[in-house]
Amino acid sequence: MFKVLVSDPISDQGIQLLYDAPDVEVVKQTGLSEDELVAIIGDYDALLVRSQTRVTEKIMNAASKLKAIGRAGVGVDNIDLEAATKRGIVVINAPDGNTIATCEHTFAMMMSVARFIPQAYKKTVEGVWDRKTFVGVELRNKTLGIVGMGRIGTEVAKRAKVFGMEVIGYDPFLTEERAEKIGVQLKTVNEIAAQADFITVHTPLTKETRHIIGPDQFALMKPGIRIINCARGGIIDEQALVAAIDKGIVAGAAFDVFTQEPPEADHPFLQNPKIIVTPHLGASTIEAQENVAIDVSDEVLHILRDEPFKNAVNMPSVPANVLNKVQPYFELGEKIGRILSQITQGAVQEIVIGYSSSLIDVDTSPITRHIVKGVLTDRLDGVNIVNAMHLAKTRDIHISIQKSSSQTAFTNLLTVTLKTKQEQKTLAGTLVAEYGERIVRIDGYSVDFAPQGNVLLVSHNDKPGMIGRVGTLLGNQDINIATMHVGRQVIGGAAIMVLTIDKPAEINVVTELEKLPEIVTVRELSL
Ligand SMILES: NC(=O)C1=CN([C@@H]2O[C@H](COP(=O)(O)OP(=O)(O)OC[C@H]3O[C@@H](n4cnc5c(N)ncnc54)[C@H](O)[C@@H]3O)[C@@H](O)[C@H]2O)C=CC1
Ligand SMILES: O=C(O)C(=O)COP(=O)(O)O
Repeated sequence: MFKVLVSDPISDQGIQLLYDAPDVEVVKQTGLSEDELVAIIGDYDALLVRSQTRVTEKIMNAASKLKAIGRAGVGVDNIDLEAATKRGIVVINAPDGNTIATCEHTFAMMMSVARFIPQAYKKTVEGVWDRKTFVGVELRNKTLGIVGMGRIGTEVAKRAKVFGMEVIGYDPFLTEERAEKIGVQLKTVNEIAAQADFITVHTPLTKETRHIIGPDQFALMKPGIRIINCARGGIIDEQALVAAIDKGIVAGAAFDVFTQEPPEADHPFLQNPKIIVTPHLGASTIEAQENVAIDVSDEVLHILRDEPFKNAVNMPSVPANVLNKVQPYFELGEKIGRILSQITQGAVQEIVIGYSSSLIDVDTSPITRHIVKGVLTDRLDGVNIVNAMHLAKTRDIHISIQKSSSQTAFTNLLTVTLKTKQEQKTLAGTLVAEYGERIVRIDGYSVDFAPQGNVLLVSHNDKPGMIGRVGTLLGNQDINIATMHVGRQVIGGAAIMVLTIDKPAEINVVTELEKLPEIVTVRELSL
C-alpha cells in the first residue's frame, strides 16, 4: 500500500483518483512545521504540496521511502530540487491547470489598478460617496509590456489584444515567428520599461529574473505607468517600486505575490494607497484547483506504480511523440547496462553508447538514462532514472554517445561499452518484432539470447567436448538448460557460451563449472 501525504490545501475532488486507488492511502495534514514533517515523512511514498509547504533538504533527508513530490501548480521554488534529484525523488508539477485562472486574475488586477476598484470599494462601504478621487484610465490604445511569454503571459497577451491594447513582450525563448503569431512585438526589458503603459511579469523567479524590473528600469519609465505582478515576489524590486511611486513615476501597482509570504505587517505595500494586493490568489479558482489536483494525482499514481509519467521538473521532459519511439528500448537499455556491470571488473570510468539504424534520428537521451541506471543499479544504492545521470557525474563516469548511420543487419541496435581501469566490455542488443529483446553481441562474439530469467555466461577455449561437459555438470545438479548459444572468433580460440537455465545456479555450481578444463570464467547474470 502506497502512502501519500497531502500537506497543503488541495482540492478533494481533484485528488479523488488517489482516494479511489485500491493501492493508495491518502493522509491530509496541512500547516505542518518543518520539524513536524521531518518526524512523519519517513512513512510516505509521495508528498503533495502547493506553495505553502517548503520541502527542504532536511525533510528529504528524513524521507527514506519518498519517490515523488507532486506540486499542484506551476512554481516549484518551495521545493529543493537539487536535494530531490540527488535522492532520486521525482518532482512533478501541474503546469497547465492554473494558466487561465492566473491569467484572469492578472486581468482582474490590471483593471482594478486602472480603475481603483479596491480603493473605491473601501471608501464606498465606509459610507463615503467619492466620485472625484478615483478617475481611472482605459486599457484601449495603451501599450502592455509582458515579461515572460510562456503559458500565462501568452494568454494575457491574447486577452489584452481583445481590449484594444498594443502588446510588447520579452522572453529569451520566444521566437520572432511565434511572437508574430500571437501578435506581440519582441522588445528588450529596457525597451518595455520605456514604452509600456502597463507592465506585467510572468516568469519564474530565477537568478536572471530576480529584480528584472529594478531601479534602472523604473528610471526609464513614462510617468503614469502601472505595474502588475501575479508571478513571484522578487521579480519586481519591491523597494524600487515604492520609490518610483513616491517619485510620481508609477501611478499604481497590483501585486498578488511577495518576496516574503505572507508579507510582514509593516510591509510598505500594505500602507500605500496606490498599491493593491491579494494574498497569492492567482491560481485560486475552483476549476484551477480541481485541474491541478487531477493532473498531479494522475502523475503521482504513475510514478508510484512505476509507469511512465510526463511532467517531471527535475528530469528533462519527453514529448509524447518521442516517448512512443524510445520507450520500447528502456528495458533493453537497462538490461544491457546491468549485464555489462555484472561481467566487468573494476570501477566504471566510461560508458560509450552507440545508437544505430532506426535510433539515429530520435532523441535517445531517455534511453541513455536507462542504460546508465542499469550500469549503476548493482553497484550503488537507490539508483533510479531521476538520479542516474547525476550519480554518474558525481562519480566522474564519462558518458559518450555515438550515432552511426552505417548499415547493420538489425533495424535497431544499441551498443554499449563499459570501460573500467582493468578492462572493457561491449554488449549489443536489439528489439526484434515478435521476439522482443535480444542480446546479439558480447565483445567480438555474435550471440543471440533473450536477456531474461537465469543466464550463465561461460568464457572458454574452443575445444571439443566443452558443450557436453557443461551440460553434464548442470544435469547432475538437476539444472535444465532451456537454450544454449556458442560463439567463437576463430576455430580453437577463445569462445563464449550463453546458457539460459530453468532455475538459478547455486554458487557452488558456478565454482564447479569454473574448475572444468578449458573454462576461463563463468558469470551468472541476475536480471
Ligand atoms: N500567482 C499565482 O498564483 C501563480 C503564479 N504563477 C507563476 O507564474 C509563472 C509563469 O507561469 P507559466 O506561464 O505557467 O510558466 P511558463 O513556464 O509557461 O512561462 C514562463 C516563461 O518565462 C520565461 N522566462 C524565463 N526566464 C526569463 C527571463 N529571464 N526573462 C524573460 N522571460 C523568462 C520562460 O521562457 C517562459 O516562457 C510561474 O513560474 C509561477 O511562478 C503560476 C501560477 C499561479
Ligand atoms: O502554481 C503556482 O506557481 C502558484 O503560484 C499557485 O500557488 P498556490 O498553489 O495557489 O499556492
